[in-house]
Amino acid sequence: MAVILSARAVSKRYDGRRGDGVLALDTVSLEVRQGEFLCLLGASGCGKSTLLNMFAGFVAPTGGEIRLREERIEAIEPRCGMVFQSYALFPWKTVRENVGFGPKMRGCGRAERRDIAERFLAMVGLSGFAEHYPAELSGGMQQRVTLARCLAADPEVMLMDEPFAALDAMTREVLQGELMRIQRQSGKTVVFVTHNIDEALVMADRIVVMSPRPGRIAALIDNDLPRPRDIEVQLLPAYAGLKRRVWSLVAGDLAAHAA
Ligand SMILES: Nc1ncnc2c1ncn2[C@@H]1O[C@H](COP(=O)(O)OP(=O)(O)OP(=O)(O)O)[C@@H](O)[C@H]1O
Repeated sequence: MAVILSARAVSKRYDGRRGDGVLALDTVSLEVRQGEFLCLLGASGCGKSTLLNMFAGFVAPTGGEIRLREERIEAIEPRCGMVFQSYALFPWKTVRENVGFGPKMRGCGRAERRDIAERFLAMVGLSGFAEHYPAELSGGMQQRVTLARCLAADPEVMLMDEPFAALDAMTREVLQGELMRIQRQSGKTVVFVTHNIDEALVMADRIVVMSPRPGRIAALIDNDLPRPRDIEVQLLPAYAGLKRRVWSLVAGDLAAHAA
């Protein structure tokens, strides 16, 4: 499978205000394959968000480089769309206007924006809510709008930073299923940050387990669990085996973080 995005020996040092800098990432190399669902998993502080923000061009590495195909990313990269945990919708715009924002920036006219918004709102199960404002929707619905807005902007890669972390467990499971279906249908490449092992096991094609201080890749795991990954898959012995393996990789870091 072709490589779409790569981190080549990237490091990131944040300078502390008291001269106590943090090495958030230490010479991390990673290749993201076109069309895959890749999860970055690890305890708090291991540099998952930093790496994701580098892929988006929000954060510049202090060493190494990030490439989208063969092009070096040196500024905010519109071909990499970001979905955050907080819904980050424009509160003064309707759902339709929020979803149509990317197409508007691309120069699409009103009728085309309307069509695009309708298509992606249908995809996330929100047909009929186009005239609502974000504040009139539940958290889960707002995150669906965010997903539709990201898809409507038609990025080559969707970068997702714990997008479901603020949702209740049931809504979270429903949206995980929706995202998997949409990703399969659209063929989009997804890089998804989580510290939830089950979320990574259910969603990912490959899991990058990261370790903190300094942030490094501890393991890169192929997730061969069968699809569709419905609730049944979590009852398989293979699921328990993989979960145990991933848990053993992150358990020490979690204990250190809790201490
Ligand atoms: N803007 C910043 N300035 C200074 N230090 C930072 C900054 N952003 C992150 N860090 C530090 O870099 C390290 C990695 O942070 P990062 O947010 O990338 O980790 P993470 O794995 O995404 O954590 P979490 O799961 O808690 O979000 C942490 O020690 C953090 O305190």
